[in-house]
Amino acid sequence: MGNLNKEIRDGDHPDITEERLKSTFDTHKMAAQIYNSQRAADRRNEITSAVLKIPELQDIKPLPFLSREEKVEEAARKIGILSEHLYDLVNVNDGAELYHLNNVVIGGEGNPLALHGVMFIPVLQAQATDEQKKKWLYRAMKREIIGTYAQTEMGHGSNLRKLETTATYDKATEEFVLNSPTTTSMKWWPGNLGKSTNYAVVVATLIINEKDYGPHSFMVQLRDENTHKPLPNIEVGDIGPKMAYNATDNGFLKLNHLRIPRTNMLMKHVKVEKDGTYIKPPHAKMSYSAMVHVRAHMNNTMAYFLASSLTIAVRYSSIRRQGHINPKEPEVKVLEYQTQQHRLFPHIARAYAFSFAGAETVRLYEKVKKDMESGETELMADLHALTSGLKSVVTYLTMQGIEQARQSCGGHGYSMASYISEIYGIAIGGCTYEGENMVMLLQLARYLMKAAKAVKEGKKVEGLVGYLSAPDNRHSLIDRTPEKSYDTYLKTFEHIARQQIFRAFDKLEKMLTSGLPHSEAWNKCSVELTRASRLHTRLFIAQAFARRVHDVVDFHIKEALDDLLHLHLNYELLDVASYALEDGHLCGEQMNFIRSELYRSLGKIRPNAVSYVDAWELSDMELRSVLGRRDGHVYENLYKWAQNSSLNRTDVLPVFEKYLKPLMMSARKNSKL
Ligand SMILES: CCCCCCCCCC/C=C\CCCCCC(=O)SCCNC(=O)CCNC(=O)[C@H](O)C(C)(C)COP(=O)(O)OP(=O)(O)OC[C@H]1O[C@@H](n2cnc3c(N)ncnc32)[C@H](O)[C@@H]1OP(=O)(O)O
Ligand SMILES: Cc1cc2nc3c(=O)[nH]c(=O)nc-3n(C[C@H](O)[C@H](O)[C@H](O)COP(=O)(O)OP(=O)(O)OC[C@H]3O[C@@H](n4cnc5c(N)ncnc54)[C@H](O)[C@@H]3O)c2cc1C
Repeated sequence: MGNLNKEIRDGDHPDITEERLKSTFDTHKMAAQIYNSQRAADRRNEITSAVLKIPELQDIKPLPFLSREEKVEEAARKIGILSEHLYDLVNVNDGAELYHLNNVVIGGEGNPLALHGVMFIPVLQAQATDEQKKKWLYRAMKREIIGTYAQTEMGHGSNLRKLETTATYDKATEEFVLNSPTTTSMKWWPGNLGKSTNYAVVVATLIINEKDYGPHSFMVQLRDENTHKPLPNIEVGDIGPKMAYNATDNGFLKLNHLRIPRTNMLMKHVKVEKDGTYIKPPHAKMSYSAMVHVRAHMNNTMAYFLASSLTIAVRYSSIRRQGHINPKEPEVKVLEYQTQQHRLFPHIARAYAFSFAGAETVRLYEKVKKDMESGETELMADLHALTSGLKSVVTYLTMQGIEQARQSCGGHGYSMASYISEIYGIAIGGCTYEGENMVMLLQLARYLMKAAKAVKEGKKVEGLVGYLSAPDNRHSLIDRTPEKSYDTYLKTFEHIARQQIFRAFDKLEKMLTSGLPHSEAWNKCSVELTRASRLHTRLFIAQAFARRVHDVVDFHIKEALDDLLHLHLNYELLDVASYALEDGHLCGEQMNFIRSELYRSLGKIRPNAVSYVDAWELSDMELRSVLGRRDGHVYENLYKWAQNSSLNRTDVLPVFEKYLKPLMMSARKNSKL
């Protein structure tokens, strides 16, 4: 039998090989769990190997040494070369293969086609009529045109009903007049809007006969297809550097009474007829489909960002030696410290959990998307509730995990050589885009409050909120039953979420009966409401993890996932235990049990730590991290990496003659006086 950890190679750092030899499971079989099939895991590696054989697709130098202009150019250069090889490298109809190709070749900092693939094409697929698809979608898929999704404005992002860009129907000419009447009405933020795209789906407030019909989607050509010059009545540009994600030209757009044909409104579900008659869609929020598309996929992208940072941190922690546990023995790998394990391992478990919850979410999304094709909208509310909660909780916990990974690398974590700070900057954008986290938690809370009301009225609720009408134990059975079952943990999570949902509900009801208007009462309860949403979502994540472990057949993989799940349940429960202590559902003795199970779990995970992160099969090319190198040879490569610094081109910088020398000379002169 070969090595179970598939990353072992001759010449690797002995400390990292030692870790890999301890693996109790086949890392490539584990990759099949993470990427949802063995075939998908194989394809990732095949794509990476093929890319490595194409010299023009390699980074010209480490990305942190590029200026913003060079980053934009480098991403565009690679997109050009990728287009030539695309059909040889991937199945272009497979989103996961395309996403992987992007991560390996270009990375997370963006590229000119980022929003084209993530939102422009999906919005046309979901909202364009067949005729419109012929006109734009097929051209977009062949990349004859490049588009984006332009919704957010300088003054409004969260509250779509107050978008100031107007699309006023002119019956006489059968046109819409698109206008940005104020500075704050300018579109501001859309990815690739600034310089790359020549088309955009613009979301504007529809006005017919002076009546406001709310946000609707319109196809707008922004630039000449040959010269790329902005068309008349259009002002467009880049919004400037951001915290990260700087290979992407997030942009602004000002429309000055721009006229577009009536047929440029995306009309698959909603219509404006020639005479201005408005025909409602089957569901009022069908036009929000592009946002739901991204939200549904964000769990997996966040899991990927988190796993990338942890791969870097755990590999580095296995070659970094500092200090002693036993003073008579050599310095230990920092991974031996319990604090280091506690800092990293629970986040490894979360990365797996997000990936499993993500797979379930994408399945539901695909079903709803198919239903919507035929006008069936029953599950839209469930999907909106689920994706709103998950996008908020998963992005927030990912942020925490990446920052812990950075700190766990000590000083070198702060260097861009770790690349963790870039991953952090890219990932935390997710807390804001596709709906600011608080706003989306409050969307889920609306759904939860409706369910709570139904239960209070004696109705049975099912599905994602079914546990609200299920029987509850007054006291948790954790450590109270002979058999060790995850059910006792999941029931405790259910209890906590249920209690908080009803606490928020009762508070809201009390305020409403005291006569407070609904929106004011809602605002006064909103912290409690967001707590309810978080607890409900964390329950879902834990359940999704347990469902996956339950379904795994391979004994060694099941055992390894079982260890991670055990860690996850104990760690997460400790994190929210105050809710269960408050009403005596858990007692001090049970808390001690949970804590000792957590510490035991850390020890159990330790031998497999490197293998759990290796199983994500993230190549050096896609990690772009000196600390996270597969071979563990960090130090000599840190030194090589620093040679790229433009400050090292000469021994003496011009600033010496200009500023430092006069400063020192004058100081010396003064001290002689
Ligand atoms: C393999 C594929 C790869 C995919 C990869 C993904 C990669 C991700 C990484 C990419 C990296 C970078 C890309 C970055 C992209 C970022 C793009 C953007 O940010 S686009 C802009 C996003 N903007 C927002 O998200 C705005 C947030 N605001 C809203 O969504 C809405 O304003 C609101 C939902 C908060 C409120 O809407 P409003 O119309 O005002 O709602 P009402 O109050 O009238 O009604 C509430 C009512 O409607 C229901 N609702 C709302 N939305 C939906 C929905 N989508 N589906 C179903 N139902 C919905 C809601 O539940 C309420 O129902 P009630 O019954 O009344 O409670
Ligand atoms: C990297 C990145 C990429 C983006 N890409 C795109 C894109 O391609 N296309 C596009 O159209 N947009 C894009 N956006 C914009 C993004 O979708 C919005 O910034 C986001 O939806 C948040 O809206 P906002 O900026 O209006 O925040 P605001 O709503 O102004 O948020 C400010 C604060 O107000 C709070 N708040 C607002 N409303 C409420 C409420 N009702 N209840 C309680 N609290 C509230 C928020 O919680 C937050 O704390 C992008 C943004 C980023 C950062």
